[in-house]
Amino acid sequence: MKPVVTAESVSKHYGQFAALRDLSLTIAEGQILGLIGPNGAGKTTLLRCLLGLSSFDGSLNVLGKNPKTSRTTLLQDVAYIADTAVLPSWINVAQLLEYMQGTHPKFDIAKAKSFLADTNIAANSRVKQLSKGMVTQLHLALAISIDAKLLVLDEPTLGLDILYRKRFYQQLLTDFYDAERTIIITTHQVEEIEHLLTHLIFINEGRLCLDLAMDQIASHYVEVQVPADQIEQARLLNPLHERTSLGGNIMLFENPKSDSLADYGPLRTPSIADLFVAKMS
Ligand SMILES: Nc1ncnc2c1ncn2[C@@H]1O[C@H](COP(=O)(O)OP(=O)(O)OP(=O)(O)O)[C@@H](O)[C@H]1O
Repeated sequence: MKPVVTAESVSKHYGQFAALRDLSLTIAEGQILGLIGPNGAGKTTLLRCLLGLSSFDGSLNVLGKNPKTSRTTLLQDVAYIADTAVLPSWINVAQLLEYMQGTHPKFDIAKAKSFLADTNIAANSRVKQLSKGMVTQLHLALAISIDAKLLVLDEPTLGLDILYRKRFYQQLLTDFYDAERTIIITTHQVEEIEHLLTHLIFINEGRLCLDLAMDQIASHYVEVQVPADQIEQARLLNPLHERTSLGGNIMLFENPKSDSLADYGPLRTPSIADLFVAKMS
């Protein structure tokens, strides 16, 4: 496992407020990591620290570099889509592609043009004439056309309709991802990325609260629908979370110790969305 990101006791304060608290994690080459957390959890703050765009306490190594001291060289190997539009409104698409070609040594203009050819974004359109979704597509075209080792996507599909969202993730896998690249994605629409993730991290109030490979979820968490007349009995097994549904409550267990859970009904692996709700509750 080749580490791409190593964070040790990373903290970030805005005045007295701690946006990140003592966060330690490792992200390896080839991972597609979902960084999930509620509003204000610290996701964007963490991404900004990784990219050298924000100061922090503790130690961070990204692609073998310290983002505090090697930001410029680090950013040559990283592509970033921020959650706020950062493209200048006056520029047109063709100028933007030429600008990228002139300034980024790893930008492939032919790839960007071929991606844009499949959209209705015209080369002579100015950024200010594009819809929110089109700006996001343009941003994606730029990001996946950089031969980056690490791609960081902060709420990349915000403002895109469902067809484009699905296409966005499809293109990410087919046009960008390979085992030597690493992708970090934050989104609130977790069900849309569940199928493509290899790893999952939850953060809340600046703290890490889950860090697992997707294929480990099944061995750590289990869900069972408990018939109404057995709910009190099942509660004795300390479910992490419980939600009502037709035909009995669905209980989610962390590291279940009892084999008797299967007596209540068929066991299943929770979705990321249900696991998230359980861990945040
Ligand atoms: N420049 C800043 N000055 C002061 N506080 C800030 C600043 N940037 C972020 N914060 C605070 O830090 C916390 C984490 O913010 P951050 O943007 O990292 O959250 P997030 O997890 O990305 O949230 P969201 O899902 O809403 O985008 C929030 O409470 C936010 O108000």
